[in-house]
Amino acid sequence: MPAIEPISAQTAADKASVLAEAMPYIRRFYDKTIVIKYGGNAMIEPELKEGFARDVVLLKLVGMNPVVVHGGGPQINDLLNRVGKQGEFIQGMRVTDSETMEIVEMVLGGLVNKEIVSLLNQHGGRAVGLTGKDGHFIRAKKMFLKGEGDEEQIDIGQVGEIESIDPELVALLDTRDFIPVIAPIGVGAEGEAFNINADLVAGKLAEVLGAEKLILMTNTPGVLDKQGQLLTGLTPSIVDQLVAEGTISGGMIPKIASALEAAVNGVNAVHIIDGRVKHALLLEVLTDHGVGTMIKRDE
Ligand SMILES: Nc1ncnc2c1ncn2[C@@H]1O[C@H](COP(=O)(O)OP(=O)(O)O)[C@@H](O)[C@H]1O
Ligand SMILES: CC(=O)N[C@@H](CCC(=O)OP(=O)(O)O)C(=O)O
Repeated sequence: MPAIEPISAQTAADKASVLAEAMPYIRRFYDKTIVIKYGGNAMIEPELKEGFARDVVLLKLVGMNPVVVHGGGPQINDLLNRVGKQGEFIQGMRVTDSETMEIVEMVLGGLVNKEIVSLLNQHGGRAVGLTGKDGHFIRAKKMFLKGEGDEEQIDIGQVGEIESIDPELVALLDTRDFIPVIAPIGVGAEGEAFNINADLVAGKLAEVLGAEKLILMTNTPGVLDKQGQLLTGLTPSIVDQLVAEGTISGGMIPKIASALEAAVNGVNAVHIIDGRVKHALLLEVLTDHGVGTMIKRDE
């Protein structure tokens, strides 16, 4: 047994009250599905990654069904740079030629996915890694972006738009106490791979699983206004305005679009939170202190 360090009565009382605060949340979310998007920007520091893995396993141990969807944008950029290529993004989406697609599959389906699976398993979870190619559970078709004119379309290569997600495989893993860890790769009609933005996969998956919560973990405190102040609550009409005036840009565009869709389509609670804060996930799920931005339907 490790030696037990003495703590003051005050510290002990503080710790006990935090544990007691968690109780109603544990009861409320027992057996409920929580989809967690773990952004590539939030998975840079080893200590934070360990903390994330511990938090997810804890949620599973207290009876919730966490489902992890991960990104890996910066990790893809690193490997692209090593082969002498530069990552290029339009409206928050990576321009994906066939060589880039090979690297995307290697990084998302291989390196990043297996690292998260392994971390969760080291911390006592039973994690299983999947891409949309497994059981062909994420079907996709080529996505085009809207250009300036009404008719104009921008071709960004092998980027996918989600056609459907079959919830069966993930639900089956949940019922057998596994933690699904999903890389955002879809499969087309010919069996070809598509690169899909991870926020979009997380949002759609939350919808089809009938998830109670969708948590998007990123590298900002949440959605910020023009002055850089945190916006704690957002509705579709405010978001439209923020996008139109350019306050929301880059990677935040697909993130907020996915969050809104999920909120409108029945996911009760959708949050964008700061993955750089230690134990951000536990704070969000198990305490009274909501962190980040909550996205709600218009009243
Ligand atoms: N209004 C905004 N509030 C917060 N972040 C914003 C906003 N507009 C654009 N961003 C950018 O969006 C980024 C988050 O998206 P992204 O880089 O795709 O992260 P992730 O890898 O977590 O998906 C932030 O780091 C920030 O640079
Ligand atoms: C089409 C598209 O942009 N796909 C993303 C997929 C990874 C991702 O979404 O990663 P983050 O969550 O870390 O940003 C990409 O290639 O970067």
